[in-house]
Amino acid sequence: MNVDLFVENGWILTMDGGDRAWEKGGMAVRGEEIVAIGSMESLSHIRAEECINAAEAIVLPGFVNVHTHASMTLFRGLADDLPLMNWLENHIFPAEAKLTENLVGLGAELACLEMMASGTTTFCDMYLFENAVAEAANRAGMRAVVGEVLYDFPSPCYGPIEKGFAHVEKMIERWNSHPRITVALKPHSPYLCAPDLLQKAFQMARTHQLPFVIHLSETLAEKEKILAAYGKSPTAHLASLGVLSPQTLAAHCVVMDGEDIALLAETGTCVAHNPQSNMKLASGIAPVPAFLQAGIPVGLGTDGAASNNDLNMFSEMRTAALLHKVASGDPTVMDARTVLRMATIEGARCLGMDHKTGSLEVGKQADFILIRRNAPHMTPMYNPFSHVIYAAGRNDISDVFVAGRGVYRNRTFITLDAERICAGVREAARSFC
Ligand SMILES: CSC[C@H]1O[C@@H](n2cnc3c(O)ncnc32)[C@H](O)[C@@H]1O
Ligand SMILES: [Zn+2]
Repeated sequence: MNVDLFVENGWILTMDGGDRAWEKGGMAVRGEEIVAIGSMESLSHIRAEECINAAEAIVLPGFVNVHTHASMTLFRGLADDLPLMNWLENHIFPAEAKLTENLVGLGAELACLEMMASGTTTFCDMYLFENAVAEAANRAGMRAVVGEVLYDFPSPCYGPIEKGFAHVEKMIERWNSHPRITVALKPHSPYLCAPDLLQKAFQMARTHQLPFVIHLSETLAEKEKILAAYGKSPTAHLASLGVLSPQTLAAHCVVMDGEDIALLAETGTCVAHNPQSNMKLASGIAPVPAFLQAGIPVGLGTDGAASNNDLNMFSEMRTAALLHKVASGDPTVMDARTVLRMATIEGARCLGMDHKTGSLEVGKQADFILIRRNAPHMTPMYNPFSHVIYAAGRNDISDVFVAGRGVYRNRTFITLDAERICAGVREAARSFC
């Protein structure tokens, strides 16, 4: 069998339904797709243009970051140690008033550099001037689900909300047939979006079969606001509007009671868990073990770099694993395998992309990463799941492939000019302080 690329002798964790893994495994790629995977003995018939020696590496599907505001890398460290509303209203919104499409594109390029170098191959993003984010992701060679944020006040991008829907329609037309960029409908939250905006956005998502992504129940202040306005919890409010569904991805879901959890489960709604952002803004702890028990699909997200302050899925995974242990007093919750599934295949499921990415299987896109395992902090290795969650870090990533193309090889960026981008952001940052 002739192929373009053969990854040989790696410790392969497929993250597929059967959790198949090989200590000495191989994976063959032709074009964008995985065409064979298994033990090295089973792949002796493979003849490849290029071989990658993965003898000292763990081979994994690329991480799926299900909730980002990529261009907020521009505001990394601008305002720390504040609660959500104070942080947003007094620091972030004034800085965002100075944004242009070019600046959003630059911030997104910086985010792509950081995400690629830490093993993320797919991200789901909500922001202003989101076409610029889509273009940055495309230049980087990454996979992205992009969405212009919709809310009930004028946007610097499209103006009044009526124009927002026309803008999103144009985005859908523009990116519709792109192999790696998908558009989604992204109303900000129940507190910044009136019921008719939410229903119209959901209808559009339904018509085009696209994800519907929204911030939900992030803080107690949000819950009180929605209770006062509609007499329901934020989750019950969305349920009554008919916008909870398997297409719906709700970010945060921190302040949730048993009824809210039952509503998410009954409607098939997915959750984006952002533990570091929730901890930094002191929003609280999302009841993720209860979500999993109820059968709710949960993916992992970093949120923006202004509330985290990085886009590093390794630290997000380790935080998720540790936080829920200490919160529940039960060290068996959120074991390493469960957390790694959230960062890969479950994240892909939340984006409706599990037929394409999130696991290493024949017929899926070749979105994969190599984690080197020869450093002292990775030695010895009894269990690769344990090492990925509790020992490894982003500096252990050596190679990242998206759709069969190396976007980061031997710790070097292939698709973007890191020096130019970092210099551009340093210069741009002068106008925000
Ligand atoms: C999400 S893009 C639109 C808008 O949302 C702001 N934002 C960033 N992080 C959060 C968060 O955790 N909750 C709510 N809103 C957030 C962002 O700064 C943009 O203005
Ligand atoms: Zn967010």
